[in-house]
Amino acid sequence: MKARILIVDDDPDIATMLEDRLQASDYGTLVAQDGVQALELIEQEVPKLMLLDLDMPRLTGLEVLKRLPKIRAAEDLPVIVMTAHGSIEAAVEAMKSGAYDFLTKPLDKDHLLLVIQKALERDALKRQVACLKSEIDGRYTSIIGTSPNIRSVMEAAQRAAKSDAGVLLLGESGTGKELFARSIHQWSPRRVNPMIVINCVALTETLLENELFGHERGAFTGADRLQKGKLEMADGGTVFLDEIGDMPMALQAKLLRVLQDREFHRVGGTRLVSVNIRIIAATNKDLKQAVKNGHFREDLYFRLNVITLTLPPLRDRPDDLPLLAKFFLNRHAKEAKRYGMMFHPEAMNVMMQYTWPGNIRELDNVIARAVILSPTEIIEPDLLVMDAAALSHPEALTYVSLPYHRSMEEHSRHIIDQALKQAEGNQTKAAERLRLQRTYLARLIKQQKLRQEEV
Ligand SMILES: Nc1ncnc2c1ncn2[C@@H]1O[C@H](COP(=O)(O)OP(=O)(O)OP(=O)(O)O)[C@@H](O)[C@H]1O
Repeated sequence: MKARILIVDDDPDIATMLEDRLQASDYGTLVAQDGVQALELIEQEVPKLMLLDLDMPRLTGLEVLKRLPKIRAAEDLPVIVMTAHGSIEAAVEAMKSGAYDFLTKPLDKDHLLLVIQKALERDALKRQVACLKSEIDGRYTSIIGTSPNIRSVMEAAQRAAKSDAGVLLLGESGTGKELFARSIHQWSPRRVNPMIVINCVALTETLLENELFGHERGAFTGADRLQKGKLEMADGGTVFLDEIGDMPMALQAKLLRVLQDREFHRVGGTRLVSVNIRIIAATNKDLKQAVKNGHFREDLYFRLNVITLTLPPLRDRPDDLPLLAKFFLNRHAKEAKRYGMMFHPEAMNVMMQYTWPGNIRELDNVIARAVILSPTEIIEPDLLVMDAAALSHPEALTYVSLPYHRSMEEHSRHIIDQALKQAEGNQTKAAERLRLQRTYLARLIKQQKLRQEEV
């Protein structure tokens, strides 16, 4: 059976005819003879859709429509109203009161089924969007961290969210710049409109221009219809320009004009398009230096960084590491449906010793992988695959008690890496330093490579 539909009509012949038609198309049906009965039925069980006659005794269709939002579970119930031929005004009134569509009597069977199908499809899409949105919002607004340096950035970001000023987010890769951009959007009055992300590094200059400004029909070969750009799509909302330091100079000039005038031309267009957008930009480059070197326009730099927020690297906020690690462990364990997972105390120790060059993204990935690979609920240190060269103290390898064999392998790799570095990559010289046969060293290196590939 498809969805259950509530038919509300005081004319028993019409109600029966509708019941037959809907049941023949595999819909479930409920029937109410007037508005009062309809509301009673909805209180008990909300149907998927309501076919509502407007002209009824006791409570008119219009009054039913107006009372629906008071029944919480029925707030979004799609309603198709039915009116007598010629009473278009009543239908318009009903649409204003939230009806999805209207049908005029006598009802056409095919049209009836089509309108119902469309209404149900739209309702399903609305639910899906709401569901995805809440998932994304939840994912992006949980900023974890209690250390003073992240707290102060968070407070500044919350203050910035209230204004429309440009925000420049600085910080190493993986420190949470995009997360902060999304959070600022969520905390701002613009949250009801979209936040659109544009990655300035991923595209060629022409593609990026097209992506930002869109194009008019016929702007270039293949442009067979008008295409809105991302700046236009974000109207009323926020544009997040990621990796702004990589934006080509020619586009920097065009972007500056948009920021000054809030207007632009689509590619190949003559009409001016106005937009109301807030810009948040991010980079892990030193923009000031880029300005000095002539790679970034100074005027654009000043426009963008009305408020600058610098995100600290993870190694500068070690107190947050256990919190973040547990947060990611819970998230990945939940996704993998593995409950009750925890870190072995030594695993936490190993994580505390590491300097996390890839910051929070790296921590997230390391934990995601460990959750998948861990044979038990306890995550052992040897499942945390990290770059030994980035342990805060290389000598830490002697006291972070990895399992014996893994520990020895790490020592061996570290020693060989060091010797190769000192010998500038020359294996013969490195072998001499290590007092090993060159062929034996070559074999060790090969074995290590193989083992790394296995991991
Ligand atoms: N404070 C935090 N709390 C929880 N998760 C975080 C935090 N900071 C970052 N993350 C998560 O770490 C990952 C990387 O963050 P994000 O993509 O925002 O970093 P980024 O600085 O924009 O990186 P890049 O410069 O490489 O684009 C994301 O999954 C993000 O949700």
